[in-house]
Amino acid sequence: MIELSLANGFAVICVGTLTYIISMVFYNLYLHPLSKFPGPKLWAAFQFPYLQAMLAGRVSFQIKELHDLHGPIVRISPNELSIIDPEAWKEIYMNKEFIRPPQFRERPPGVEAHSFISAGVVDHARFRKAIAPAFSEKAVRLQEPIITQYIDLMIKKLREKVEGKTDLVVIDVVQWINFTTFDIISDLGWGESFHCLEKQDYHPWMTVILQFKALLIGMSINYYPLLKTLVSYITPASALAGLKLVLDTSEQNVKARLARKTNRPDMMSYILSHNESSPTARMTEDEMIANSMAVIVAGSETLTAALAGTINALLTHTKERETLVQEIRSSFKNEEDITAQSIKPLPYLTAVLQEGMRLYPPLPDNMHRSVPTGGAIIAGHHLPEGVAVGMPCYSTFRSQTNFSQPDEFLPGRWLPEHQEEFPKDKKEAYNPFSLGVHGCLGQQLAWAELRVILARLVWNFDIAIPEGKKPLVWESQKIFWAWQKDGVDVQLSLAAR
Ligand code: HEM
Repeated sequence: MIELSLANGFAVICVGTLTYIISMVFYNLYLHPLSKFPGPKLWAAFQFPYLQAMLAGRVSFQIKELHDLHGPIVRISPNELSIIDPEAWKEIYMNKEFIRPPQFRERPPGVEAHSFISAGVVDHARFRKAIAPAFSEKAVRLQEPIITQYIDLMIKKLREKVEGKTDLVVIDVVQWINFTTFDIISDLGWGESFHCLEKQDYHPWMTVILQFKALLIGMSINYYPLLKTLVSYITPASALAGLKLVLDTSEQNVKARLARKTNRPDMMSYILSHNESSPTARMTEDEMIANSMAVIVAGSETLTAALAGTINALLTHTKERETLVQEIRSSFKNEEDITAQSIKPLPYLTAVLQEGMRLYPPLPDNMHRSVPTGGAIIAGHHLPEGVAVGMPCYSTFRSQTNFSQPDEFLPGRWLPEHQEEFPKDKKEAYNPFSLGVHGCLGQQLAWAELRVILARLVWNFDIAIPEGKKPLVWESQKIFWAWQKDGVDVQLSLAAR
């Protein structure tokens, strides 16, 4: 009798679940407000194909294939569209009401304070007001001695590796740039660097925080509330040890910096001065910790990807490399003359970096946003509130509809004298820093570092693919929010003058 009712109960659950799944699939495919948009049926019916592609590190590439097949708007999950129409940049990202969908703005377990990533409209605006002055053009000019100190150290250490050596010297440029960008941003953020260049090693904080795949697994689970509850119950404390280290280190660094009474032009000085002048909009200590972590990750990994991707392209593009070398080495008398200001007007250097970030955008994936209350018109379509939209830099910058010869490394496209050779180029499609209220806060700093690091490397060294090694195909690497960066080996020798 009991067995029978258990069996009945099980059957009811199975039938109920099946009915729910069938109705959900039917609704998603035929009744959902996004059902008229093209895309693979499986992706439209279920969330898991998108998440599966994301966790396999291939979602940016798959979405590019979908855009090639279906056009500028593709449905990539039941509730989300991917858009590569340049018009959508302004429509989505210039509207401050478009914030990240809830699944993409979770705080780490145990963190109450919000950061740029997790905040709602009001807190986000307060954070921007407190931190934006720390990365303005004026601030970056004041910060230049701090930045230069680390670039000097990088060059010194690399020269020590090469000078007087008869053997060929090969370095992993990803590592060296990572050491430099992390040292710079940790000093500018916390007033204390990670000392990676001195130790020629990663700081434990970095090794934990760079596990973006783990972050994406956490985000994926957010789509399944039951699973999320279960995971939070069964996750042992030991699994969160890395996260604890990150949070503790961040807290200690913020507290140590606050205890040091100094007016050096780092981020904390600007936040403290904001707190003094706008006490009602002040940033709390916990918010400083959460936001400084976001700034340090955003201000290091992106730069490393942009520079390593560009250098990797230069290794296989001799003509472009030689043009760059010629521009850098003929524009200055001494290395000390290379500064963020003096180097700004060099057109080819900027064009090379722009082209590097077009082919290998540091944030290649869709930048997800929720359509706000009342809905919105995006790329000519009225979309209801609550659906998600996003532009993927990788697909947008590589699309035939937006760029001529989109897969070729051709820095000339960014120079006015070569415009007519690239008739299909829509420069308004290109926003590697995004734009608007959620656009990159560190653009001035980014351009200063990108230009000076690349120029000083080119000034000091000749670079080549190591003998006997095949060049890295950048796109063979996986993407977990950022490029996985397996390493770019470069043969280094002192610049032949
Ligand atoms: C080549 C270098 C860089 C690129 C390509 C880049 C790109 C971007 C992009 C595309 C976004 C928007 C992300 C989104 O909406 O999901 C962003 C946001 C952000 N970036 Fe950058 N970034 C770079 C360097 C930096 C640097 C050096 C800093 C250091 C201050 C920085 C700080 C930030 C912050 C704090 C945000 C969040 C802004 C907000 O949500 O209001 N970035 N960046």
